[in-house]
Amino acid sequence: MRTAHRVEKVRAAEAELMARLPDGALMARAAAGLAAACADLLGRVYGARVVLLVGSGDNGGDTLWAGARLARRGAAVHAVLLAPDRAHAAGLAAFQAAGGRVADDPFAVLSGADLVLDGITGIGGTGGLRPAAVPVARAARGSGAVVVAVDLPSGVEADSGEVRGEALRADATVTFGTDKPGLLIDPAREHAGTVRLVDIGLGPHLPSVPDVESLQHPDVAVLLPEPSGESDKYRRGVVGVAAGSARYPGAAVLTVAGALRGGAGAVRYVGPEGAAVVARFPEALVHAGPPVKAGRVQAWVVGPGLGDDEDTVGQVLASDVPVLVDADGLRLLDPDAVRARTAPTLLTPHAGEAAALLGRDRAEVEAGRLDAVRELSARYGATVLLKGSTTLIAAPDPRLPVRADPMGTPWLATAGSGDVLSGLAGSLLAAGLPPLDAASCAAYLHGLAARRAAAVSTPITSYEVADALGAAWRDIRTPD
Ligand SMILES: NC(=O)C1=CN([C@@H]2O[C@H](COP(=O)(O)OP(=O)(O)OC[C@H]3O[C@@H](n4cnc5c(N)ncnc54)[C@H](OP(=O)(O)O)[C@@H]3O)[C@@H](O)[C@H]2O)[C@@H](O)CC1
Ligand SMILES: [K+]
Repeated sequence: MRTAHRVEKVRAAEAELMARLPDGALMARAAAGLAAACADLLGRVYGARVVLLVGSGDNGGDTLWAGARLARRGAAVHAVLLAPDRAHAAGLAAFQAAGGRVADDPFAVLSGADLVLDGITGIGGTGGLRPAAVPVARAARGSGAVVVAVDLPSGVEADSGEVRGEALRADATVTFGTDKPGLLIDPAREHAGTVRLVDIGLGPHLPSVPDVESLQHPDVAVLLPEPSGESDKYRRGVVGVAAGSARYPGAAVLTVAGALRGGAGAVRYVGPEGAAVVARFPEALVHAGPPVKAGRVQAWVVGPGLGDDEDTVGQVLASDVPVLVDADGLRLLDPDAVRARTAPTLLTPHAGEAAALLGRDRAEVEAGRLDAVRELSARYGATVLLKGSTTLIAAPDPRLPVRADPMGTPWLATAGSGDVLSGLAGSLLAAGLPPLDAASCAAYLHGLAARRAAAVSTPITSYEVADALGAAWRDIRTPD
């Protein structure tokens, strides 16, 4: 599990820890970890050309101390001081004493660099890069050097992952003590490259429940349901799928395709497209009547391609089993009926649907996705999976961390991919997973399946994603 804490919590933990340590000890730990990571990336430190971009705060301090270590190991290190009068004094003195030099012309040193360290801003920065830093950050990117962000790529918002102006793009980020939410959430995540965490002893002083977390393979492996010797199809759960219409028959097929690969023992399709479903999936149970007459299920998926069938949404929401609402279902749902439910509800909007549910602009939701997913889940008393370049999942209990899915790929932006995800997540609900786990495991498997499909051929279709789900399960169960 990767876990991330907001800046205020990092600062509180830092203050507690600093009170027990000699002055400068924490920065020394950070700089040592940073220099070691740089040495790894360089392979050979002696003779390497390293450029430090140094801002006015402690982020610049870490960078200067790490630069001093690299200079002592024989690297030629130049520092570009973006605020020369305010550069970290002790760090600058140590850097110069180790043989590091302050650059007169940033562009000249950058053009020959092997490695650039971005220490312009860390957790104290806000509002994108300031104008003086923009051409320097661009030159670093264009230099061909490996660019390493110190703690965070400068210019991104640590707490939300927003990028409000220009931000530096790094190949790797070396972060201290804990991940920051922005390192797990796009667009900031994309600027960070590969993230390496340096332990500086902050762990025991941080709250045990993080603000944001990301599942990794072993976490998903533990959560996924495993059939046992005593399982039969009913014990493994039956998922009901109320999806598709004469206008959108494919949505019925794709939702069932996802549901069949989600761990439930059986899939019961309810709606007008039973013939199309059985033609593709003879193993599906089908029922042409309304959901209330369909027989017992352990969870429902309602909405993909449903058209204007409000009645079906109302019947499903009135049931006493977990319900996933997607697509047209989100447009047709009665908010009071969702809030009145006693069994869990999982809503799976994209940004446009989330905006409609919140009564906000789509752009507003896209700019502040972490806020939007929390707000939606609180307002509806439901677990919410907000789809996007980083899919976010929030439970209605605000004490639980928001999960950021690490597996998404741009190839998933294709018609019908949401239908497959809904079926998959609904099936995991029917198999007994709590909604937060069902949603985050589904997003993870869906992303992994898309990556597998894309490794065979691109562009990928939603049907291919559904087909690759079995292999994705196997990857998770048998790590190499
Ligand atoms: N906390 C910890 O546990 C540990 C923290 N450590 C390290 O300290 C870092 C935090 O240091 P920090 O607090 O000094 O802030 P930091 O990020 O260097 O920058 C703030 C300065 O930048 C300025 N500024 C603001 N926005 C800007 C912008 N857009 N573009 C340009 N400038 C901008 C603003 O100055 P202003 O000009 O607004 O007066 C402000 O003074 C942290 O990320 C980590 O690296 C480690 O050493 C060990 C443990
Ligand atoms: K930085």
